[in-house]
Amino acid sequence: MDDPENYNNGVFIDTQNLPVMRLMTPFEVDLCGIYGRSFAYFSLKDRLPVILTKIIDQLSRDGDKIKSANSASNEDVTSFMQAVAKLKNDLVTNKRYEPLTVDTPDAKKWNEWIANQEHDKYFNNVWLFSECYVYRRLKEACELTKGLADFDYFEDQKTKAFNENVELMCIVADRLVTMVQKSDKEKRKNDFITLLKIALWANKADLSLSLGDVVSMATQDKEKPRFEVPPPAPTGKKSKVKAEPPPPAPLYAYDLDPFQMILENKDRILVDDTPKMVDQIISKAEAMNKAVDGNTTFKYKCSCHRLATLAGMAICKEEVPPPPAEPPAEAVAAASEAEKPKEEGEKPKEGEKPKEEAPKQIPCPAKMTIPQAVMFDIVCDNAGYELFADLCLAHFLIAQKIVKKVRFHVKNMPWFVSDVTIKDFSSVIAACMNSTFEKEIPLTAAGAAAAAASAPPPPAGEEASAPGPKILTAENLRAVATQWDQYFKDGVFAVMAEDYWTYPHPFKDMKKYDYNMYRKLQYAVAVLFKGDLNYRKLLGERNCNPTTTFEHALQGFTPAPLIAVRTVKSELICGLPKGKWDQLTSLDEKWMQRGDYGVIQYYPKGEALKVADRPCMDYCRTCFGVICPEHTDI
Ligand SMILES: O=P(O)(O)OC[C@@]1(O)O[C@H](CO)[C@@H](O)[C@@H]1O
Repeated sequence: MDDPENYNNGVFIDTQNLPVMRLMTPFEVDLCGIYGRSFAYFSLKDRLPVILTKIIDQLSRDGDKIKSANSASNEDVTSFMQAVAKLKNDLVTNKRYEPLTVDTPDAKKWNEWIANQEHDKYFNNVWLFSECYVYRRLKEACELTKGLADFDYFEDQKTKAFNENVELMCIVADRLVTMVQKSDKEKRKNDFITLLKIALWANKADLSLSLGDVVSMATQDKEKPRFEVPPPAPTGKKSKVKAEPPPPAPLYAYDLDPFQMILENKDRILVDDTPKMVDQIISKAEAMNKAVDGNTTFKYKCSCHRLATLAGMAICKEEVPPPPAEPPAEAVAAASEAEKPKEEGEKPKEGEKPKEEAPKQIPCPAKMTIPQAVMFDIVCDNAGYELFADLCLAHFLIAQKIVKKVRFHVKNMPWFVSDVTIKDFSSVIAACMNSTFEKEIPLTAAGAAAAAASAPPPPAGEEASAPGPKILTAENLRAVATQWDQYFKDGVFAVMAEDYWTYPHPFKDMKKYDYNMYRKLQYAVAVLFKGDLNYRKLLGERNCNPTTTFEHALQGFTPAPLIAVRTVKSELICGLPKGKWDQLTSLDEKWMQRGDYGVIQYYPKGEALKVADRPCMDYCRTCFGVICPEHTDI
């Protein structure tokens, strides 16, 4: 009989052909495939190969459909399939990384990074690098064909997953319409927290974890016990705090009610910073709003040439239009006067021509220390129901006038199966706008009892009629999505697909690899990082001691106040009370792999935005060091 020590998650720990040890990841080391009892090993050995096999299966099954949808040839499909099969073989046999051969700016960077890795094999290197490399190679396999360059090999799975979760979206949309109306401080705070928790549990719907199988949050919930171990009792001596009563029974028999889920999973949020965080963000946003309104300094003359000289960079030699004359001081004062909102009823005097609007002055981004508007950033994770939940939160922040703009950061290529791309962003909004979902939802026994108790007595001699079901429709879902579409058109919602999100680097290295990305984040009142992959990057893919503070675990990555909202789907965590990790691990060694627990963590102190010591992000692209281009995304 095989030694059970040789198995992890039912997967054989191959110490013969792979460089692995029969260990869980020790503390204070990077996650890596060499630890045979780790989720990293299991993912590289089993999960990723299955994801790749499913792409090959899809191509052989739906090749004709894919060809006609992409105007691709047989040759394109065959070459893509062969590349995926080779990639899978390279991975499972732990080959050295191969340089990318496609001629794109990011591929050049990748090749430098590959050349600089101390370990250049899949199982030997940091898990994050290897995993991102696999997804980048997948994209390259498409880029190298003529017809499949834009093919999203995960699109079908994302669409199916969206369709599976429409009922949940209708339930949330019905509540959202009440949350976006004028409300008092306390309600606003509670609604903010509720939407953060909806966004947290929506992170359970993740197709890379389910190996691309469609995740219906509801069936996931019904088919297996939601949690394989009961929530642990509080650590330490007997608690003096009285046990709270269980949440009230649901009134309607939804497949799954996301609001009920919040109540039931209360103890599954291992770190919950929401109460202090929400107050701080609201006050910070108010202060920032005042600073933005009071900012009448327009330093529009670009200083990029000067900063490039200081940073030892080449001066941009593009042919450029002559610089505009420096405006006289009075003109600047007049322009700032013109920017001030007119008092109600203030009209041009009779006979006076309406003043022409002063030309919009765009501050040089390298000089800006105050953003142009109060913005909240969401670094998105999965499409489908999770993106829907993020949009609900964004809608609330705008409607409650907490911020003026929300920037969504998404991936620029198909990533980790279900991650949001720009195309997914539009299709999720469109699908919500066009949903015709309708379903009769019966009352539960508790609901029937409550309805009967509150019903007026029947007229004398008549019997009380049985309380009825309700019809859940997509009416409010369509309405909120129509508003999102408008926000998007008006620039209130902005979608950005920066390269950094598909780099293999942890966030602590963002300043080094992409200074301008870091700077862009600095304009936000807070940046919300969604999901497990972003969490791994926040913690530098390092298995820190679980009691390490969030601040310490961030290793200096503090562009703005940061929020991490993540269900636990990989073996690293910080900010836990002493003893909690041991307690959970002793009950179930794999508690960190299923997304059954979550954290909402907050770090309040962003690095102050100073005048940059190097040119703006568009230097040599649209900015030639003379006048500033229009920056719509900052
Ligand atoms: O980022 P997400 O969608 O929350 O989770 C991504 C994930 O499923 O994929 C990674 C392994 O492939 C793990 O970090 C995690 O389990």
